[in-house]
Amino acid sequence: MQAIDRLIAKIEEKNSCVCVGLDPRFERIPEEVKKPIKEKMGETLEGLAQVLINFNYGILEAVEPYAPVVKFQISFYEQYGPAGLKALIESCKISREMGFEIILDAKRNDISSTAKAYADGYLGKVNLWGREEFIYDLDSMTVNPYLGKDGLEPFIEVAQKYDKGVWVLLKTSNPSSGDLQDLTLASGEKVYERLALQLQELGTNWCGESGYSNLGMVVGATYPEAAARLRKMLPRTFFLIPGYGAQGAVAAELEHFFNPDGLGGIVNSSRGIIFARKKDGEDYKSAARRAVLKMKQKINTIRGGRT
Ligand SMILES: O=C(O)c1cc(=O)[nH]c(=O)n1[C@@H]1O[C@H](COP(=O)(O)O)[C@@H](O)[C@H]1O
Repeated sequence: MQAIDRLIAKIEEKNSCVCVGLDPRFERIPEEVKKPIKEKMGETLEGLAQVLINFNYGILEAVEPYAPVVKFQISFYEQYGPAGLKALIESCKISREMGFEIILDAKRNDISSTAKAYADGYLGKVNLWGREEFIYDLDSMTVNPYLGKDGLEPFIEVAQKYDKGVWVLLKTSNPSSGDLQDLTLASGEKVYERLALQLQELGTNWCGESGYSNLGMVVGATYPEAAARLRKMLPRTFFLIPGYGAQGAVAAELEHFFNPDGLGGIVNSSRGIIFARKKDGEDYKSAARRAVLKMKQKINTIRGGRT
């Protein structure tokens, strides 16, 4: 099954389009997770990596009923070198076993020959002494389009070969995303609008049975007006929508990100779920479960009237 159809099947199964961002910050991970590992492994890098795995496992168990998909931001792992990347790979493995769709948020790109190496490494297989093997077990990854089409094509080719997907940054959620992305071209279009059409062309012949393209695009929840325009321009494109919660976006602003079929987007929240505010006596897992359920319900009320 193609990546976009697998994602939609999971969304339908859980009646939820919430994506939980597993972006762990070591200093915010509760003592109850750290203590037993510190006692066993000491204050080592390997111990720290084990803390990330155990914390992620707790979150995954907590959110499993309500979230079809998880997203790992690679920086929170890569910063710890090989031990961190091992924790990422192990966390992906656990997510796979628990049935989540998995996005790697690596925002990679380069000139085409180097982009191919990234694509092989994350989405495809690498050559290990003559054997072709996967290193990561993912469903899709984020990529940066600002090197142009030849930088994107290797990701698309490798993703097509292995039934994976890509999410291309289109209109990002950060405060200064408009510095470049909102500039008006001589044609009267904004940069992100022109990019949207170029990406749509790249993704048209790559649709699943659902009719949605495996080339998704990232549109920040913090820019609902841009999303309303983009939604009309790109009816067959799924949006990955970050910016909910910690960055200030709320469910009521997300209405125009979705199509009338109630599909067309997954909404990510990282800090808002994994570090959800705890009620008295509550542990981090129940706080995360409460937060994800609330987010699911709020978003369902605005996408095609689902609850
Ligand atoms: O590609 C992304 O996921 C992404 C794009 C974007 O425009 N804005 C954005 O916040 N993100 C990612 O989405 C997550 C947002 O995290 P929270 O603000 O904690 O919910 C982080 O992993 C960001 O790197």
